[in-house]
Amino acid sequence: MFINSIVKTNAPLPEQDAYLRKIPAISGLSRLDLNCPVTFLVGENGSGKSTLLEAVAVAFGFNPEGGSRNFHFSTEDTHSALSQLLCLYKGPYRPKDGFFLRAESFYNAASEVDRLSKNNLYGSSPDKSYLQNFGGKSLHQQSHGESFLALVLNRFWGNGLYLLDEPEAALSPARQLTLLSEIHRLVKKNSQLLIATHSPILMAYPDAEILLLSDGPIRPVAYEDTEHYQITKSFLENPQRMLRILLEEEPAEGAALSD
Ligand SMILES: Nc1ncnc2c1ncn2[C@@H]1O[C@H](COP(=O)(O)OP(=O)(O)OP(=O)(O)O)[C@@H](O)[C@H]1O
Repeated sequence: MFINSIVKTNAPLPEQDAYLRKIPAISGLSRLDLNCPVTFLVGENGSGKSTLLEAVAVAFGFNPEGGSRNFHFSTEDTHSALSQLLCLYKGPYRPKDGFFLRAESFYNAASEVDRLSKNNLYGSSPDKSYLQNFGGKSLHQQSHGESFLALVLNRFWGNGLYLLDEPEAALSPARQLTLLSEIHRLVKKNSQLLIATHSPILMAYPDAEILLLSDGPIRPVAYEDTEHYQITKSFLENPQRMLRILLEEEPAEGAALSD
């Protein structure tokens, strides 16, 4: 484990970040222990998952817009000052690899990959160029999902710390299953992953703790108790019933909602 605990100090927030006080999971945060190789951050839209993940990433030395720790590009300075309030309790070993992957600024990270490959900053041998780490072609020349997966398959080497913000965003259900096995590959190679997700497929990974951000302090939750699992399950078990309720149609005469 590269990060064992996340501790928030009581230092005041700058005025432009006053909104953080209104996010219960952030304002109620004092200490969060990471107990498993994989930790999922789950919760409703706006519950603070990205805010927390970004702050952990910045506190660990990643670029706020994503990338490895060698990425230093900046298109817009929008990250909060929460990272300055966080103290990360680290394990005895430093990661040999790492990546902060965020769906919302993936385009900019892909541009940075192009720039670095053209500048050849890391040197290249005749048979393995920098772009080879990303599937051999520009991430901009691949679809959103293809480029996401190319990154994970080719660039995530293991022994690393991987912070992923909604990695499922571009992935089909089949590719989410591929990502699940990639998560397992990385865990077997002594990696730690912190993943903000809405995917009931990803959060089923067994060697994981699911942390729920809701209206109080962040707390662990069982997989089957997540809304993601329950809503998806009840929808797929009987889509017609859910659709009748949602679309407010009168049930057909004689048909009970429970059928
Ligand atoms: N710069 C900002 N100024 C004001 N409010 C902000 C700012 N950035 C984020 N917020 C608010 O902070 C809250 C948490 O946002 P965050 O992106 O962390 O949520 P999230 O849990 O990742 O949501 P989602 O699941 O939709 O990605 C939201 O209500 C959002 O509107």
